[in-house]
Amino acid sequence: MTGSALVARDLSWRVGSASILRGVSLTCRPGVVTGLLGPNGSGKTTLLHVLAGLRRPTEGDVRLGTDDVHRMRARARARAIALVEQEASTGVDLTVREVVELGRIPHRSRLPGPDGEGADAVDRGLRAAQVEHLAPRSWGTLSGGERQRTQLARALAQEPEVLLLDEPTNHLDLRHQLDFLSRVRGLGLTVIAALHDLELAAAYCDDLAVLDGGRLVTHGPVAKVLTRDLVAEVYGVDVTVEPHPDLPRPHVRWNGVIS
Ligand SMILES: Nc1ncnc2c1ncn2[C@@H]1O[C@H](COP(=O)(O)OP(=O)(O)OP(=O)(O)O)[C@@H](O)[C@H]1O
Repeated sequence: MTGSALVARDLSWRVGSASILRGVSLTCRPGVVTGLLGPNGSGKTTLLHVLAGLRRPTEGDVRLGTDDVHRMRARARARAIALVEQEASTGVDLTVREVVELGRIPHRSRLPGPDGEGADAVDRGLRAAQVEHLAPRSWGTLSGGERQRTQLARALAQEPEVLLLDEPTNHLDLRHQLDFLSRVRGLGLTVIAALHDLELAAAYCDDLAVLDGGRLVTHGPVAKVLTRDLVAEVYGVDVTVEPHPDLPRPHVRWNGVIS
């Protein structure tokens, strides 16, 4: 799998009189993990939905290579871009394997039926997300973290070029958080992940894009973006950003809310 650059140009999304995204221009580099940061309500989920082609921007466009994402046929778009949402529901009670097989739908010429490579891709997805042992289990019986990993397996079975993740670790224990993000890094895909944990963002992202009030405040390599001033301005929290004592990355220590 290889990634492609995803380029958003001057995106706005309005609903009624509310401007939820305001002139967001962002180039997500191919094969790079971009962390999408910002306080609650800053527009992260909305931006991911627009980038995924699920929401049409009021202004601006999104390009994947030479394709305009919002003009692509839905199946072609689903082969190229996978989205893992914060809370996914299947509607009907499926097994874990059947949920992961849903990722193959955009690759099938007819339904139902096998799609050649499909079974292998499903197996790879189950393995990569560490849910192989859950394959026969009913989705309805899974824990929150198991559901999150199953949704990653579904997205990987889709074999996309771009993987969009909305708070992908919010149900995971610490070990699974670290494992999940290091596996995502190893995929070589163009990844955009909305994250709340600045330490995880520093550890697993190459680039950070920061939203506030629907505007892109800054975008660039982690070491340039993640500063005390930025966190104070956007989150209203005093932090110390220092070199990690043992690892080649920044370490973020919070000191308290700025009153
Ligand atoms: N369909 C809609 N109608 C009205 N307002 C909306 C709609 N969708 C989103 N919003 C508003 O847009 C803002 C941004 O929402 P969004 O879910 O994108 O934020 P977020 O950064 O993902 O937040 P969180 O960190 O809390 O998940 C919020 O104020 C939300 O209430």
